Amino acid sequence: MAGRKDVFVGIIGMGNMGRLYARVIAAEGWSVNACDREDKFESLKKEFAGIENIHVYANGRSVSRISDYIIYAVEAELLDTVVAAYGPSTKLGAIVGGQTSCKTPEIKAFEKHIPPDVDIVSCHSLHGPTVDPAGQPLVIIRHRASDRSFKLVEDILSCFRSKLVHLSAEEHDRITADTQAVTHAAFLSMGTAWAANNQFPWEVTRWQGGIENIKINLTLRIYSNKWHVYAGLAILNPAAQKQIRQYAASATELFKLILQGKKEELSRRIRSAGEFVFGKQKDQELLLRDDILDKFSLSGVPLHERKPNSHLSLLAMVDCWHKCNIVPYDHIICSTPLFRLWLGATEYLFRQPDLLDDCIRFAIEDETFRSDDLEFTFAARGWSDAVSFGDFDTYRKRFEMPQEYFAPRFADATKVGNQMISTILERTKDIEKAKE
Ligand SMILES: NC(=O)C1=CN([C@@H]2O[C@H](COP(=O)(O)OP(=O)(O)OC[C@H]3O[C@@H](n4cnc5c(N)ncnc54)[C@H](OP(=O)(O)O)[C@@H]3O)[C@@H](O)[C@H]2O)C=CC1
Ligand SMILES: O=C(O)C(=O)Cc1ccc(O)cc1
Repeated sequence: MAGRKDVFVGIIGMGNMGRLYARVIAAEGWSVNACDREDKFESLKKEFAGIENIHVYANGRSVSRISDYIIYAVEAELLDTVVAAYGPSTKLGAIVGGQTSCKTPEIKAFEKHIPPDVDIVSCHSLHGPTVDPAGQPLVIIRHRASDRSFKLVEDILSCFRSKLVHLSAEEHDRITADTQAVTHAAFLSMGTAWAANNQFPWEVTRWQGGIENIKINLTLRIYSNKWHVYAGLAILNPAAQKQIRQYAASATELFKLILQGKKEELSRRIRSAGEFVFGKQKDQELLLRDDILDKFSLSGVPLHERKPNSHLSLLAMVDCWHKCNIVPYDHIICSTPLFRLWLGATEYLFRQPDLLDDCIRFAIEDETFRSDDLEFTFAARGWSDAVSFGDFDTYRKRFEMPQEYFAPRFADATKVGNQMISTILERTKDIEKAKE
């Protein structure tokens, strides 16, 4: 009987995710055939020399000819071109899949370029390359596959010990537009605004402690990743554009109410959004508490020294969910750690009435945050435009400026961010267990 070593898993694209996949799959005893661009052949060969079960090839054609399950882990923007180049060489009867974050164009590329005798089972790990995959959601899309092929893919992917979530490509894209894309828009906008104001937020007393830790660490985490990851999942997913546009509209409209001093209207709008999103959570424990949040400080300021904040980014998020008819709790099963942490931050504000009262009062009566909120509103609209224009190069330029600005703090933020992510995983597990 054929053993794991006789099953060849091809990885095309040995970047951050491809490497994670190659290492974990090979460590479980499957044989991995890997490649990146041809010009990286020699260096990749050297890097993986002597690593058991990983064989490096010059290009995707060679990998496709000899592999039983081929995973494309390349930039979403390039996927169609790469599949067009190597897909026709896929081994007879093999299976292909991809790791890109938006599945409709990926499946379209496979249907266009892959021979009809090849099955299609795609996947998407809902976490970044530095996160432990155990317990995180891993979406599997059975697009066109025999039972045997599907079972083989499930067997191979079970090595991540992730939570397998079975969805169609359309379901996947609808959910990730609601969760990932709009969450990233919020963090990207915060980073752009801080950089535009020339502020390292952890050094400014206005932003210290509590949920500020979530905002700051996760913003840095996103900017430490590659721009194309966020560009791909926002630009290529048409549903994402609508949510991101609404996020910018929510930020703008709420900011106008603040400027006009319309406290009643602001309060009514925010509270009805809060009721829509959190109304059914009244008996549930909060995802994040002060003792948990305080473990993750980049600034170290204690709770009693904190100042209130207008929290426009959080108010706009909940307003946006309300306007788009999204109940974020419905998507927990298919969510990234960043989304769960962001939901935890909104919940922390909206489900503690004194905090929300303070926030609304402070937004209207105190001008401390006005110029920050102005920059934030500009930034949110700028990101929405960049996504709507669909231009990858503009997106890249917008991304690279704050990236450069924050780069010196990426190492610290990654460390703290990883701890945050394991904490939120434990918290969601505890809360799920308590519900059983
Ligand atoms: N990073 C993340 O957090 C996550 C990313 N994803 C998705 O996974 C995919 C990979 O992401 P990630 O690993 O982060 O990105 P990387 O940029 O790190 O990796 C992509 C790799 O593919 C290479 N590549 C490009 N063209 C070819 C080709 N013709 N043949 C072989 N290799 C090629 C790239 O080379 P070069 O750099 O020279 O172009 C690069 O090394 C993306 O679609 C991304 O959206 C999914 C989940 C999480
Ligand atoms: O958790 C997040 O949102 C990240 O930033 C990492 C990430 C990026 C792209 C994906 O498709 C999945 C996860």
